[in-house]
Amino acid sequence: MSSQADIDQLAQKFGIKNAGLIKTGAYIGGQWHQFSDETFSVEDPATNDHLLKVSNTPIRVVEQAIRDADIAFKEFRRTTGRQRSLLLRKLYDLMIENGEDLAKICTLENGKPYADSLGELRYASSFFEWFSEEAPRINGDNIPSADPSRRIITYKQPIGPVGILTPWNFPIAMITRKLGAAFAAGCTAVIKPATETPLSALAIAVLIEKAGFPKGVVSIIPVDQERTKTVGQMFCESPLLKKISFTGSTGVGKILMTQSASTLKKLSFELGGNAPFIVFDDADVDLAVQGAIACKLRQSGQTCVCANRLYVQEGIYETFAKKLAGAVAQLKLGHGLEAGTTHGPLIHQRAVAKVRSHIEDAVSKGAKIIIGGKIEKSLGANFHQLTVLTDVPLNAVVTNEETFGPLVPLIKFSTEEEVIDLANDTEYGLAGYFFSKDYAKVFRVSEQLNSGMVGANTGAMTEAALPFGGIGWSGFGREGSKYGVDDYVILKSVVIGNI
Ligand SMILES: NC(=O)c1ccc[n+]([C@@H]2O[C@H](COP(=O)([O-])OP(=O)(O)OC[C@H]3O[C@@H](n4cnc5c(N)ncnc54)[C@H](O)[C@@H]3O)[C@@H](O)[C@H]2O)c1
Ligand SMILES: O=CCCC(=O)O
Repeated sequence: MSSQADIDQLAQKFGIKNAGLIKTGAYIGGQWHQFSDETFSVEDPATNDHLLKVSNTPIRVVEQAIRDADIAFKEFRRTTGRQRSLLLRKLYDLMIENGEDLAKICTLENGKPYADSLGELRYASSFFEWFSEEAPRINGDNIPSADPSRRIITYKQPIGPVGILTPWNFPIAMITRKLGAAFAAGCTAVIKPATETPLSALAIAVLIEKAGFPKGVVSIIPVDQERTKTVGQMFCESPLLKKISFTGSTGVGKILMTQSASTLKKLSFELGGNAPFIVFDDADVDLAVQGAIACKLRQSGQTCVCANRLYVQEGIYETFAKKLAGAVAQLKLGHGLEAGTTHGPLIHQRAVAKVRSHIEDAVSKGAKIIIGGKIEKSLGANFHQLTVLTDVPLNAVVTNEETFGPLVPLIKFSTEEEVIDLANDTEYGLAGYFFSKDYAKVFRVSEQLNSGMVGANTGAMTEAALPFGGIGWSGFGREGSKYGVDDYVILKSVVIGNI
């Protein structure tokens, strides 16, 4: 594991003022644990430089963290919503206070531009603020019975200790969106962050400790790729954890669902997508171009709600393609901490390879590259140029497989009916987008798109108030919003008879 001197050096090099936020051990039962004989390396995806060595939490310690969550739950479930609200509010304030440092840590291990990391930090913090407001308002009902001598009342009680598995693309927000709701409900949690981005997660643990959360209420256990599989299985099969919340790929979601069968665990999954983005002839083209960039190229295309396939109506196709390529030409690839960078690297070589394969497949079937198309070797192996393809045929792989990278494939369509069929021709259903100035069409199309979320005349939907989640192979459960807590409570009915 890295020494304090390594940590201080890193903080100094990148201007991180509060070096105390940088931790390389596991946070379990309210204490920091270092495992110096078992570590893994965290790297800057822009340079592939080694940043720090982080403890690869041993399995026996993960078991301890689960037991701690179970023990802590017995007390934490008895706290009032108002008490939990105050803790969450304090945590929100600490996140904002340490925002610049947290954003730098995020950029270093994830690669996204610093401005995007600051945006993520504000977004991530907003879940603690939101759920601090929800916590005191988790109440059941008083339901009139058909029998006048009876009363039916319901309680919303915390489901129990929760296992949380988060991805690398939003290393702060994917934790806070789950943890905020879990805390508000009165649940305890064990969190396994993505191997690529444990430092952001551990920095949140520092603030959880500072905010005064009771010991054992949350544990954060970094593990390497290999141990990730074991921990995923342990979470699913543990009789002590009562729920799993996972954000990541559909493939892993299916594995976790199978593994959870033995414990019939409650699951919330936010998985892959294949979002359609439709531009109708009557759209405001400039707005649609802005929306496409905000949506498809957000974090170089590595966002679960990114558009994957862009359908542009024939009357506007050439104009849209030209304007989009012009706008993309203004964007700047670079290291996330460099001034002026609008887009950073991809997370790893597998991600680059997927973008390459989607481009090569589409081009071999007749698509044309109008901008980009190559790996930007001058910047490093993980940088792929922002790429726009025209004349993408309907049999291109990109039309039914998520790229998760900076590839914008433009597909031509003729009629509303045709494009709705194309858009819905997928097992996935996380997000869908379209642009039109016709408000009758806005209602018609938003009601017909098969997805959990629809953006009409906008490419950026997300905020704490939005019920976030998908259908089909994109998962189930809703995060954020007034519904977010529902995934962390059980609804108990009590019937009082003979009144
Ligand atoms: N929904 C999202 O926000 C999101 C985020 C990241 C990745 N992805 C999806 O993943 C694909 C590529 O990313 P990747 O290569 O990192 O994907 P991946 O499926 O290998 O990993 C996704 C996440 O799952 C975790 N994971 C992997 N195997 C696991 C297991 N057996 N048990 C428990 N957790 C496990 C990883 O730690 C990682 O955080 C993308 O194409 C995209 O579809 C989605
Ligand atoms: O990638 C997943 C989360 C994206 C978002 O919340 O906007």
